[in-house]
Amino acid sequence: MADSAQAQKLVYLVTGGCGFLGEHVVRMLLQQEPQLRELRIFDLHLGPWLEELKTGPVQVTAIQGDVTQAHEVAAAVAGAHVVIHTAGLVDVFGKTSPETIHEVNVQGTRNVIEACVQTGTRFLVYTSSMEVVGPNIKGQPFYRGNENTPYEAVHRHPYPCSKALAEQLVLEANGRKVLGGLPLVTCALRPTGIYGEGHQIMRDFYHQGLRLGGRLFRAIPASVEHGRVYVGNVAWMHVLVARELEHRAALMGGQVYFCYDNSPYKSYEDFNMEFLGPCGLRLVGTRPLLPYWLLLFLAALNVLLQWLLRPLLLYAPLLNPYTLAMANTTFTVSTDKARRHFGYEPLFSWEESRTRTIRWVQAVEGSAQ
Ligand SMILES: NC(=O)C1=CN([C@@H]2O[C@H](COP(=O)(O)OP(=O)(O)OC[C@H]3O[C@@H](n4cnc5c(N)ncnc54)[C@H](O)[C@@H]3O)[C@@H](O)[C@H]2O)C=CC1
Ligand SMILES: C[C@H](CCCC(C)(C)O)[C@H]1CC[C@H]2[C@@H]3[C@H](O)CC4=CC(=O)CC[C@]4(C)[C@H]3CC[C@]12C
Repeated sequence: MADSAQAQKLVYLVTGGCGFLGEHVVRMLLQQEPQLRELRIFDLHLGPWLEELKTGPVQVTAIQGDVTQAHEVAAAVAGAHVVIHTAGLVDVFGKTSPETIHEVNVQGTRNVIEACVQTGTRFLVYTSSMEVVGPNIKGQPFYRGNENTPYEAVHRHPYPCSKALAEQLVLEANGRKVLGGLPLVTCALRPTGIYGEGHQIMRDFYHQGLRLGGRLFRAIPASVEHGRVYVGNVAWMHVLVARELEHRAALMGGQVYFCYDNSPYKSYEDFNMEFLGPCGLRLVGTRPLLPYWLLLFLAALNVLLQWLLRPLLLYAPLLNPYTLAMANTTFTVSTDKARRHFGYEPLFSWEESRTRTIRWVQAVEGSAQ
């Protein structure tokens, strides 16, 4: 008893802890981090599920706050040993303005870094994205690449631009002296497209399929591979990095790691069918039903409609030139850097990740009826 009380000494802060990934990180920390004494969850919108966590042995502190407000961030960071910064605006559909995306993703990250420096927190884990690398605006393939694969990372869309700037800030902050004189140790994790329980876009595709009589229509050639990773494994990587940063600061500080697991390489649509198929949906066509030029035209039309309708309503369909380019460009990673640097092995096999995700989609189906 005394031993476990002594071992429980660490205070962690998870920003964006009520988001899709953030919730998995929070639950994973509570299950897998025996040294945890207090877990602070900082988010603009706090979820009701947090209540159930408050009865466990770890003190769970829910903080409703905004990363763009430096004083709120500093108050939440003060006294934390580790910050896992997952909060961000994930918008590739034009729902929010580029300025707001920049403010949350870049200024928010700057506030987190400054809060660490001012309050003496030494370890910062940042959730970056594969989008920091690509696909680029030229649509060049990145085929089974790793952290050192040369690639022309050129972006125009506000989301990848903001993630790239924020990642750069985090990596440059590695080694800065924090209050007390010790160096800040930072690193960035770059998930590919995350899937799993709570994935909003998967839910959207499922509902779209139901509306279309149980069918989805192939839009992207099956040969275009899109990297995907299970949310539980992404969360597990965050937990491991947070734990190991202190012991392997020289090796891990200032590094980037792709998040990967054993999920198969497939096209975006074929991959989704691994879950939606067992839930009764069918992907129609072995080839795209519409020619690419027509899809591009429809995507451009959606942009125009979004602009025209803006004064009346928010029109933000899944198809736009950016999402089309994303889905239509091969981008897959093959790396073992996380294993070499901090002993990462996926916690969930592909079969388990698939089963869990299917069960979740089925539960979504149940709750929709
Ligand atoms: N979903 C994906 O496929 C991928 C996501 N990522 C990154 O992972 C992180 C988490 O993404 P998701 O969980 O998918 O998104 P999400 O939208 O589900 O979660 C983001 C969380 O951040 C919170 N948040 C947003 N603005 C905030 C603000 N101003 N102050 C405080 N909290 C704020 C939201 O309330 C939400 O709970 C993001 O940084 C994203 O860029 C990276 C690669 C892939
Ligand atoms: C919504 C896209 C698929 C629509 C294709 C259509 C309209 C032809 O049916 C998604 C295709 C690729 C996705 C993105 C990708 O997985 C990488 C991402 C990383 C992030 O950091 C955030 C999410 C996302 C941008 C993800 C968003 C949805 C897609 C564009």
